Amino acid sequence: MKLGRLNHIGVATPSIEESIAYYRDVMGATKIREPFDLEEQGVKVCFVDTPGDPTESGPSFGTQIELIEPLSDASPIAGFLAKNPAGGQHHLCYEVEDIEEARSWFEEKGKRILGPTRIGAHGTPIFFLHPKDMMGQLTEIMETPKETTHWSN
Ligand SMILES: CC[C@@H](C(=O)O)C(=O)SCCNC(=O)CCNC(=O)[C@H](O)C(C)(C)COP(=O)(O)OP(=O)(O)OC[C@H]1O[C@@H](n2cnc3c(N)ncnc32)[C@H](O)[C@@H]1OP(=O)(O)O
Ligand SMILES: [Co+2]
Repeated sequence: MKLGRLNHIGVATPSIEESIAYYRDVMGATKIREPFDLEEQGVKVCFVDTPGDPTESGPSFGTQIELIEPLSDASPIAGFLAKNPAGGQHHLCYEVEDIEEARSWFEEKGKRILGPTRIGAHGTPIFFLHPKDMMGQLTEIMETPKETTHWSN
């Protein structure tokens, strides 16, 4: 397996509205996408874009900040926010070319995969790896979107 681009950094927040104000007014973010609910993953999501590849050979946006707010107490991020009520960095997401190849790669290395491969916020397959097996970082692996430059939400 070959490591791909750092697609996004997941940031858990008790309030997407307040986080949007922070990225816009404090961090100077100029491209903040519309928030949406992802019921299957138990979270409300909002992407903040950082600038993209100036050569245009890559996607039109760079690594994103993925703001995630729990939709209910059953959300997979509810426990994290109970321990970190102000929110904070939650996971790192890397792209790979082939999700099944990546799954086998990590399985062979004895890494714990958290649940089945499912469709993530970018519409491509994702899975998660346990933070205790990944140097303390909850790690999301996602298949590279086929037409990244046209992705929008
Ligand atoms: C928006 C959709 C999608 C996308 O397309 O991008 C997403 O990103 S969805 C993001 C939310 N979904 C998930 O996180 C799914 C995978 N997560 C899980 O299965 C669980 O959250 C978890 C990682 C297994 C944690 O479970 P939980 O019950 O909340 O906590 P535990 O107390 O059992 O944790 C065990 C251990 O791990 C430490 N921990 C927990 N979360 C993290 C984290 N985000 N980063 C680093 N370490 C973490 C926790 O502190 C415990 O350690 P000890 O206290 O030392 O035991
Ligand atoms: Co994510």
